Amino acid sequence: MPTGAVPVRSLSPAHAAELRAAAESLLDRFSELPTHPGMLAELPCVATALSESVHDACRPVDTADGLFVLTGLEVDDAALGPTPAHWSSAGDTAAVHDVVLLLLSAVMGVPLAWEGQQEGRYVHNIVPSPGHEAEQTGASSSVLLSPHTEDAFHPGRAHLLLLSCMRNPDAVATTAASVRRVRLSDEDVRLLSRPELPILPDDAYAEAQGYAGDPQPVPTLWQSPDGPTLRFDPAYTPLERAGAEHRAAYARLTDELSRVATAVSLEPGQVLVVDNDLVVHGRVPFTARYDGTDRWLKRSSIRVPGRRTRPSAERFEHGYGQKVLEAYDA
Ligand SMILES: O=C(O)CCC(=O)C(=O)O
Ligand SMILES: [Fe+2]
Repeated sequence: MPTGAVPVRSLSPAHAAELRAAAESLLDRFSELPTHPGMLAELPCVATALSESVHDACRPVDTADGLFVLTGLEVDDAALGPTPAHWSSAGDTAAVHDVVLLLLSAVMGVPLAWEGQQEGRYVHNIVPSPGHEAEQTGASSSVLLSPHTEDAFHPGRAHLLLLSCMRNPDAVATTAASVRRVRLSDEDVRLLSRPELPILPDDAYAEAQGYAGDPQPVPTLWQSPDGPTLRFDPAYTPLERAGAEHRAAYARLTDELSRVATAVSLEPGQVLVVDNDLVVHGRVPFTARYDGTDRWLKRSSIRVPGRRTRPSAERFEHGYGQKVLEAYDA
C-alpha cells in the first residue's frame, strides 16, 4: 500500500499554541468539562476568532485524495496519562485535546454526535479494548478494520471525519481510499448507483441494531453535483441479498478501493481529515498492549452546512431510529 502520498498541511508552533490557549481558556471558563453545553455553544465564536492561518489549514479537502493530514499540534505524552482501556473509562482525560479538536471541527463545520454512541459525546476516544479485539469497530485490534464510510447506515452521517492522534507507538496505519481514484466501467457505476441493498447499523450502535423498521436499500455510488461520492460498508451490507451481477460489481469496487488505498500511520500531534463522502477508511490489524501505552486516537464528526453530496432521497430514511445531535445551532 503506498504511503507518503498524503497531502500534509502544517500548523506552526505559534498556531498550535494559539489553539491550545483557546482550548484552555474555554475549559477554564466551563469547569474543565469538554462536554459542557455552555462550552459547546461558545465554539463557533472562538473558532471564528482563530487566526487566518488556522482557517486556511482547515479549508475544504481540495484534491481527489479526499483527505489531508494536519500536523504540528502539541501533545505532551507524559501529561496524557495512561491510555484508557475502554472509551467509557476515558471520561474527560486529555480534555484539552478534545477541545482543540472541537475548535478545528468548528472551523470546518458543525461537530455532530450520536445519542446512541459513547454517551452522546462530540469527541470519541478510539482505543483497543479487551474483549473487542475482533469486532468491526474502533475498539478492535487483531483484525483488519475493513474500509468503510463512517456511520454509513445513517442519512445524517458526517461529511468530515477527524482522527487526532494522542499516541501510536507501533505506527499502526489507518487506511484510506478515495472513490475519485477508482476506475470502474460505466455498467458497474450504473449498477452500484441503484438502491439495491441496505447498510445496517454497526456494532457501535446496539440500540439501532434492534430497530423494528425495515432496512431501506441505498445506492453505493452517487454522482453528486460536485463529483462522484460513495456510501460503502461491506461488513454491514447483506450482500447475499443482491443478484450475482450486483455482487460482482460490488466486488470490483472493493478491489479498486484496495488498489488505490493509502496507509497513514498517524503520529502524536497529527490529525487525519477524511472526507466521508469521497473516502472509505479502515485500519490494519495490530496487537494491543493493554499496559497503558496503547494507541489512542480522538475522533470528531462534522456536518458541513450547504453541502450537495447526498441524494435527496436520503431525507426519507429512518436512520434506524438513531438521532444525530449538533454541538450548536449553525
Ligand atoms: O483506528 C483507526 O485508525 C480508524 C478507526 C475508525 O474506523 C474510526 O475511528 O472511525
Ligand atoms: Fe471508522
